[in-house]
Amino acid sequence: MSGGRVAREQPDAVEVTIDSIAAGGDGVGRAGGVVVFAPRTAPGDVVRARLSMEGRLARARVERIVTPSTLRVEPPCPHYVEDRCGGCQIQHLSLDAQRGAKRRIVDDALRRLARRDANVDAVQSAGEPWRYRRKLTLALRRRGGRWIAGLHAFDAPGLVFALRDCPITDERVVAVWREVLAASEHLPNDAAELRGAVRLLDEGAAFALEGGARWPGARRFFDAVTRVVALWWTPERGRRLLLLDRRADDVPGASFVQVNPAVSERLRDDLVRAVLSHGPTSAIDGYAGAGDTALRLAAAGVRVTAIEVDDEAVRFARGRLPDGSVALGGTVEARLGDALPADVVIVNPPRGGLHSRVPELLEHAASAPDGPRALFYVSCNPATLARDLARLPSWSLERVTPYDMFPQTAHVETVCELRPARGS
Ligand SMILES: C[S@@+](CC[C@H](N)C(=O)[O-])C[C@H]1O[C@@H](n2cnc3c(N)ncnc32)[C@H](O)[C@@H]1O
Repeated sequence: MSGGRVAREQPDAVEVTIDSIAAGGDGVGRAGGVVVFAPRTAPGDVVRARLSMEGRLARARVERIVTPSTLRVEPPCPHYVEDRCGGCQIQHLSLDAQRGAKRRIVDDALRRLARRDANVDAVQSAGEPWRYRRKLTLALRRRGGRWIAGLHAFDAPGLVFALRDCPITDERVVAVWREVLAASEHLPNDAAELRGAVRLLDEGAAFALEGGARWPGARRFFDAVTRVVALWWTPERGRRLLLLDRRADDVPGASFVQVNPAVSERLRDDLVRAVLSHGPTSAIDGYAGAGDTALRLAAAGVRVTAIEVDDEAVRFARGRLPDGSVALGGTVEARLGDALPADVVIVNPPRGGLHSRVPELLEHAASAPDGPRALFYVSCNPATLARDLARLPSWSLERVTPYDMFPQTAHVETVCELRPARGS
């Protein structure tokens, strides 16, 4: 449930039984006919809570757990409990319960928003549910003459606490953050707030800083953070710049690192296998990133047209794709029409989902004589996935497979396989 309007808390606490987990991770129950969203609760909990009405819904501040759910576990991260860290939402649920909740989130979105009656697979996973993150973005705040780096409290988003460790993040990323803080005297000194992201690369790490108008100490900072091999900076009101770089290869490092490589690889393996099961000679990889999926399909003999808006990624994909396959720079909404026809289309948009022009083109393609045999939609946001599927009535939903890309958080990645409804 999103924040928005400030609502007044009701004077008397009420008892709420939690039934399920909503997208975003809050527990959901009912009290006197009102749907209640209660953060950090579990299905089966009975809680006493104070409600704040937001329209016809209520947000709960839990005062006491009257009866704890059997799905609860002790959250291992001290920040989750002591600092009410907003980075994870469902660390207090067992892993099985987390995956059950994610499956239901996807199922609910498809039924309620897309009006699709889908048989959602069990949530797939790979690797470890801890120390999996290869990228960690933190808020930097100047406090008492020095910088702290941390995350926001879930119930006080303005508040940033100093992070000592993040047990869902790879220890090498945490070590780079410690180096960054040790060198923080060299950060821009004309800002009170900055944001930084550490990403692990094959060799060393990338650090991307946002904020500050001038950065005279950038060179001294880079010399001090020896694990950082590439330094990006997005100044206030400016574009992202690659400031300093000691990498041997031209690998895009600013934004194209898989956050959870084990699950990403598993998802890509499954996706490539499913695409190839249609025996395509041509395919479109829309929102292709650095072209990892396109490359795998091209290696299997498919002629691939990759479409991607980021110049750096397009350049990298072009350098890797074999003859016969191409990487088009630009938006999918602008380039998909030229790239069609193809035997299979993949779309993997960011959280906002597809531009409305994309489902329009895919609807038209579904009934074309040389139209695609299959459409694969890879989504990191069940709500926009469902909205887009509602715009694709000429495609029948054959398979829905969620992946647990971010254990301990409420995020879920979903792969949908669709076929033209004609003849089905
Ligand atoms: C979720 S990532 C997918 C990356 C890639 N498919 C992969 O498996 O690694 C979304 C990608 O879409 C790109 N993108 C965002 N909006 C776009 C648009 N309108 N048209 C084309 N690409 C877009 C982003 O730059 C990013 O690389």
